[in-house]
Amino acid sequence: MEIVILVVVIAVVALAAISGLVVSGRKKKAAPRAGESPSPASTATRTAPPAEPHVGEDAEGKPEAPGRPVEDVGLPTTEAEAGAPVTEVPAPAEPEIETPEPAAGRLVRLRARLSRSQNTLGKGLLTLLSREHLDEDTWEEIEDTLLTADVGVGPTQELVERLRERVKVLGTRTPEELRTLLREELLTLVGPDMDRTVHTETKGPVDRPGVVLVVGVNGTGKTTTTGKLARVLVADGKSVVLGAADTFRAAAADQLQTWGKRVGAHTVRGPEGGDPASVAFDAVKEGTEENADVVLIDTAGRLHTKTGLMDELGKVKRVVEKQGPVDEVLLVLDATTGQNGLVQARVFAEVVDITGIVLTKLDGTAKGGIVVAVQRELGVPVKLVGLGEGPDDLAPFEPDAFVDALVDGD
Ligand SMILES: Nc1nc2c(ncn2[C@@H]2O[C@H](COP(=O)(O)OP(=O)(O)OP(=O)(O)O)[C@@H](O)[C@H]2O)c(=O)[nH]1
Repeated sequence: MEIVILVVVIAVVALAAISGLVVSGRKKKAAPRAGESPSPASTATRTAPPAEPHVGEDAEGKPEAPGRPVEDVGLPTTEAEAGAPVTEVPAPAEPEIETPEPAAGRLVRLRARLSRSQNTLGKGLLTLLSREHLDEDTWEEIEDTLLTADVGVGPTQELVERLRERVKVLGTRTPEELRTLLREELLTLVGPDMDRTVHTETKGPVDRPGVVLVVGVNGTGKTTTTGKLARVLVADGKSVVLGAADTFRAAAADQLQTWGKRVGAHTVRGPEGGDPASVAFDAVKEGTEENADVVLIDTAGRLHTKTGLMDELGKVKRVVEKQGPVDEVLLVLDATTGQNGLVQARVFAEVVDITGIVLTKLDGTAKGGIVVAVQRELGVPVKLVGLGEGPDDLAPFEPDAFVDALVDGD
């Protein structure tokens, strides 16, 4: 009996072993050989899941048949080729035209900035004048304060003389009286009656735009000022054409063009290194043809030789004047350069007839006295002041507001 059981067990084990081998052999047959890629048709019709690759198959199997290189694939290059509906690609958008704020309201907003930078002068003078005994030393300190603020020697002496006189007459002084006194004397020095209009209109009934030439040493803020002035004029409802006569730096012309685009003003420019006078001439010509109200011409201001500058600026002016007189020549000076600004002013005044001064970067100096000094030097009024880098930080110069900012600055 035991023998029978043993035989049965052996027979069952042998049977199981044989059937296991057969199944495994079948599986191996069904799996595709490595490197054999199934045809698309067979892939589509086949329902059984693809066989799992076995460990080591990659290394042992045949290398994969070379596929098509990337460049052979021939991807559709456009949507049209790909059969997709054609949609028009929008052209890059032109910068939106801005509406600059009117110049009239600006000084109020900017006054805080002005007074912040100027308070050293006003505060310093009031503190000194409030001393109980105004002895010689104190008057000398007052003088030094004015000189340090770039007021200039002549105007300083005049102011000190008048203050001494009036303080003597006044006798005892209250802070309010001193403030009024200082305010009046500073105002006299700044010149409340000078004509500070920027002449952007032609004189007489002529059919051409007003022409403004903007001159000054590079880096003083000339191009920026030209751009800001264009905004002021546009805000006043005027149409403007810009002339990029600083042809020595393509970047200067680009910068001006960017300013122009923001307010819809067209910029006339020439080739880099081209003749500045010819660009200026073309700008006035185009301005006339376009029926523009004002043409603003930004010039180059390299000061390395006076004769070079004279030749260039003189020529620009002469050439422009073939179409009519220039209505305004604005000299741009950087208020932070102090005495250096005065030297520049002198040189430019010898080259062209300056009719107005723009003092830039007044927000960056406590030396507001340069307003007085430069007007004295040239006998020409400060007409505009730059009070920051913002596009609308150019303000008409108003002596009252300026002196108020000097004296009342906190
Ligand atoms: N804080 C301050 N910065 C100013 C003012 N005006 C101009 N600037 C800055 O001064 C720098 C020089 O200005 P530009 O207009 O490029 O000077 P530019 O005289 O035309 O000189 P080039 O571009 O070299 O021809 C710029 O960074 C301006 O933003 C101002 O009123 N206040």
